[in-house]
Amino acid sequence: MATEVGTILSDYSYVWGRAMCSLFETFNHSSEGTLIVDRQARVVWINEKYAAHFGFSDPKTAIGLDCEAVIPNSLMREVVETGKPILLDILETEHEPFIVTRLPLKDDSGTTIGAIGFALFGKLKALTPFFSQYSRLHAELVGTRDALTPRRPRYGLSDFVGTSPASMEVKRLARRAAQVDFPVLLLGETGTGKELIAHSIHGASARTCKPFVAVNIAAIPDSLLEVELFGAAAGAYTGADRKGRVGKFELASDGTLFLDEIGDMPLPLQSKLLRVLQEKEFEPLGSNRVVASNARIIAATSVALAELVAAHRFRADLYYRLNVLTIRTPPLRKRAHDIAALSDMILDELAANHHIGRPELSEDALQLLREHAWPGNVRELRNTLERAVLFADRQCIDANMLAAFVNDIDATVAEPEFFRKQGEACDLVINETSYENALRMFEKRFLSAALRSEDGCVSKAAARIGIGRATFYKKMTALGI
Ligand SMILES: Nc1ncnc2c1ncn2[C@@H]1O[C@H](COP(=O)(O)OP(=O)(O)OP(=O)(O)O)[C@@H](O)[C@H]1O
Repeated sequence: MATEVGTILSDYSYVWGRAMCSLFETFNHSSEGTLIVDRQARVVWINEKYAAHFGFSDPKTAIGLDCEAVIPNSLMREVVETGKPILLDILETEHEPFIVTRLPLKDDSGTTIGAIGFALFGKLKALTPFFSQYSRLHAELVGTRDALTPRRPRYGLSDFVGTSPASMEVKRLARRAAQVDFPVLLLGETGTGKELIAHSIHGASARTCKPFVAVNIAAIPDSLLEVELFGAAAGAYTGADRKGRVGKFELASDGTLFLDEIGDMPLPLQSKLLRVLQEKEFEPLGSNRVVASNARIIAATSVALAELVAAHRFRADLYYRLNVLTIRTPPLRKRAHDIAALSDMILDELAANHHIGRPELSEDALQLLREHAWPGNVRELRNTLERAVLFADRQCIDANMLAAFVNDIDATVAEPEFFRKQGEACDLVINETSYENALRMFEKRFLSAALRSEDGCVSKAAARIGIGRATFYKKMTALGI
């Protein structure tokens, strides 16, 4: 029997003929319909099922008619005229759409003598799970690509402006940190460039082509932090996203994870972080899956971590693990020498971003900037210059013009003094600004003063005035502190 089949299948033209027949029989039998047209696109053959679908109870009554008279929207004429197949298409019909394929019919010399069409599939709804699965996977792919795109480092070391000895030391240590693969601890007040340095270290390191992922721990409520960092299995928590979530540790794998305001990390999570640093793996919330993470940690804080350790609010073993390579970003008031270069850089950027002529600062304006305390450091300097540039209608900004923008943050927290100090300025505010602006100004002064009173430490400043640190951060961003 096997030899018989083998003999038959060795006959080349027989096999070809059989294949053609089987192909036609299978399509004709299993599909929703078959149609054959001649060189003029007139129907020469149609099966019963397909004819019935278009209202011809007897298929013979459709023979000889133009294909479009039988099947509105038919493209069989195009196939006959071009001799080219339309392998996959959707044919809209009065009842339901069909997935169709249309092939030219050729004679032995290769001349197109007609066309044959099959309606392969009619129940498009049955394909919905397939399409939604495809769409979901596609959306996930796009989302992941988007999520990874901005994770490239935004800054390089040359973006860290400053030639004061303190700034040069920061750059030297950052270069050193880029050459090794240990954790880095960045210490410094808010706005002193810790994130900029973290980006630069990553950008100059061997991990530069891998993701850079930043998390501001102080800005995320404690209850969401574990999921944010370590991810969660589907249905593991009752948040809006029940589908499960990939955590930042996994996203940063092989790259760099920048943990800003590490001092705000709750103690239970500190243990989990320590374990990742030691064992290079972790379990997402509610999952038995062990995820490997080789992310390099760069942590930053504006609080004195050693004090938190002494107060048992930060694990000593984690502190020692993180404190391998420490870089201190100095406050702006301690490197007044850098203010001219920083202001130059900021004014260049402002001119380019706002499409205005490059503003200049007079010498007395620069002196004013050098004498200011800058509780919000470089971020605050940028914001002050931006407002001065946008409000001043002259190319050269002098100390007089600048004073209005610098002074409005020159307040202390002591209440009676605050009001007494503002006594003369009050009229000025009422004359020149709206109620809303005045409130903003007050809020900005108040938060800046709180920050300054706590040496630029956001957590302490927030605690001192009785608001959450996440709220404090939001307000800082909104008010440009
Ligand atoms: N030395 C510097 N040269 C140029 N730009 C700087 C410098 N230091 C800070 N900046 C700029 O100041 C702004 C704040 O810097 P960055 O976010 O890095 O500070 P940070 O210390 O991480 O602040 P926070 O603790 O509030 O997160 C950014 O726009 C940054 O580019």
